[in-house]
Amino acid sequence: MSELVVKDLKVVFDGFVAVGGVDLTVPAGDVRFVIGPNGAGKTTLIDAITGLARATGSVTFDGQELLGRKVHKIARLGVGRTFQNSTVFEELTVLQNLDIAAGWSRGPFTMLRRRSSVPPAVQHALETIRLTEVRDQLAGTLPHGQKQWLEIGMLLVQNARLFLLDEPVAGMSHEERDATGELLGELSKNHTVVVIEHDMDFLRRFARTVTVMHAGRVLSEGTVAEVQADPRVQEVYLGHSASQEAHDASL
Ligand SMILES: Nc1ncnc2c1ncn2[C@@H]1O[C@H](COP(=O)(O)OP(=O)(O)OP(=O)(O)O)[C@@H](O)[C@H]1O
Repeated sequence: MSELVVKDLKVVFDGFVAVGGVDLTVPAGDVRFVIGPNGAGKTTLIDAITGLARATGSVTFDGQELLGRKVHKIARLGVGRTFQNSTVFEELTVLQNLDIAAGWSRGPFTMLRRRSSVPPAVQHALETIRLTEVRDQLAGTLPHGQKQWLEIGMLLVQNARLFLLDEPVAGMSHEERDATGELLGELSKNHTVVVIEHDMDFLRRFARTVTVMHAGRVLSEGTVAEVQADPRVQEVYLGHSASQEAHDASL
């Protein structure tokens, strides 16, 4: 398990400062929620960590500098992310999606054949993401929640050690949210987990620590109780009282 350390991270788009000097340390095994009003810079922060947005400053994971490396190199260093929209291959089964993610090159015929034996790493991922029963189902037919879990499973078989999850429970049912929260807890036993989320009820139940971003900067950080009690956080959310997130937050 490894630590994520972000120092003085800046991302500027055509003169607009989306992330303006963020310092952030997420210890190994943490379940860190990153919250903040729309446009606070949360997704851009993850884009910078994963190499999708050009940034200055420093981002280290497990002691290795990530800034300046290409996206696939960062992924190989154990940094995995999910997007708000699912990126699974809908026309392939759950198992085939995991196989591809694991980099199995068995050729098209073996890949598409139903198999009786499943590699241990893939089996472990299937169990962790609770999709063993539907492993031969086409991914496109899965409910939204299960597609998100499949994405997490794909990161597991790629040996990701840092999980950066962008609004994983958006659009999920209550049951799916609960199961996802439990999954985050399980993941954190062996991985470091960062979750961008707007769902404050989900945060209260499953966050271990919270970072609040506002206007490209870290506004507050601590346990759920600590950030809830922070007057600066209350001000930012009350300042956006028209939005659903502020209503949900009641911070
Ligand atoms: N490629 C880009 N070019 C220009 N501006 C961008 C780009 N990507 C993001 N931004 C701007 O940077 C700011 C931060 O966006 P970002 O998506 O990181 O916010 P966020 O906190 O994730 O918001 P949300 O909760 O709405 O997803 C926003 O004002 C956004 O319009």
